[in-house]
Amino acid sequence: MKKPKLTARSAAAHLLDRVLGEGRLMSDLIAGGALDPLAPADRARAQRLASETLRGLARADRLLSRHLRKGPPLPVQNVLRLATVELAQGGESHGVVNDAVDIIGQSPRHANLKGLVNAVLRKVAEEAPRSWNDLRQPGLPDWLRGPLVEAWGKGAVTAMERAHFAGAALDITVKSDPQGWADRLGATLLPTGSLRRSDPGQVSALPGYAEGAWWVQDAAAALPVQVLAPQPGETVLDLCAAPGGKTLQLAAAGAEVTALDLSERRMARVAENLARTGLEATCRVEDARAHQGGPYDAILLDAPCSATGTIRRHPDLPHAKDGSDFGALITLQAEMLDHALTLLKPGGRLVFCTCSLLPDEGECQVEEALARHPGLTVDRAALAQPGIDPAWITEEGGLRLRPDYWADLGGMDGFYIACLRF
Ligand SMILES: C[S@@+](CC[C@H](N)C(=O)[O-])C[C@H]1O[C@@H](n2cnc3c(N)ncnc32)[C@H](O)[C@@H]1O
Repeated sequence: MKKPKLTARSAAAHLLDRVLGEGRLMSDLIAGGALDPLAPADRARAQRLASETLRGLARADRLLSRHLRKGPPLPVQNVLRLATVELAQGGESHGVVNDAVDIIGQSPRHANLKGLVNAVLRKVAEEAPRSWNDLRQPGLPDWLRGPLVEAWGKGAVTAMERAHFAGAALDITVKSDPQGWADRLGATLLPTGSLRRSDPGQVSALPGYAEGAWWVQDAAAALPVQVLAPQPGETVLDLCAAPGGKTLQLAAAGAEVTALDLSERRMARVAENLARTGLEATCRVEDARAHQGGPYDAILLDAPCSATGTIRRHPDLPHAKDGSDFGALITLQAEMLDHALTLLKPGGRLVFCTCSLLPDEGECQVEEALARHPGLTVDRAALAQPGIDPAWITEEGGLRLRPDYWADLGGMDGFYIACLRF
């Protein structure tokens, strides 16, 4: 039998099937080769289509429910959702509807639903563009909304949901000459020194990518290294380094970097990124809790976490996860922090950060570390960096970043950052 043709749209539909059907993360599916048969431009398009559909899922389901008496099987529902979001966003209706019908027609199990898909999408094509913006803003699932409302209040969480729905621009960290690269890339220079380009396009085709003049990194994710302020020649340990955005910043600052990560596959990405940018670091595949090198002048601990601060960029996360693994992550973060503190030179500093919106993975970790380690202090002065709003500084002396901050500039990832010293 002829293999169905993989297109950006059919690949996007498969991604949705696995995120929504199997609870898989899109980044894992892509790293596992899900988009490899596509050309680079189609890979970027498939990922964008799947992400947009996940952001608009609740609205798409609302519109579709008006024309479906009972829910079709998940793969059919996903093709309908994908097409609905494209139509709502001004996609050319003939092409969108025909492609959706073709995808279903190529599925032996669902080809009999071609007529239904065609009929439903013709109605949606008329309705979606005009009613889309009147539909309720999609919200977070209860398992995550509850703890966030408890931490930040209802109004803040609604603002975060607005930021999640709006998605994220392409943020870039440059090795040098930020204003020059902003001009060349048609990007804005943000107050903290990152560049922001509203149209992500195909990243690898942008000027400066191949020669390694810059790398993709959310503006919030660039701040932990600014807070650590690595100096030329200092020994710096980057625990949990992969895929390496912060390793590149440390190396670009002239530090002698040891970059470590548990995952061999993810560590290969660090090596690729170092090679592309012509920067240097000693790379190790190791459990952060077992590392015995040093002592180091400075340590960056970008600990594994719920990643709930990155939902603007990873709209699959609330659908693929349910919070059940967060307790184990919180324990792991505390173990890593305790071990990392033993690797510091006297007078050295450690930046602890997580891309999480949950205080248990940020503010509480630091409060508890201070209670466990007599003499440990929080270095508030380290937070005095360009573009950092003093209102973001927390009671215990860390920095709380949220997706609803910088609303007029297009938001930022959620992060928690604190600089600790004995
Ligand atoms: C938040 S990511 C790091 C992002 C990275 N710092 C960057 O800026 O690109 C967390 C990393 O922790 C790694 N990790 C998880 N458990 C680990 C452990 N026990 N020891 C070392 N690394 C671990 C994961 O493989 C993952 O790459």
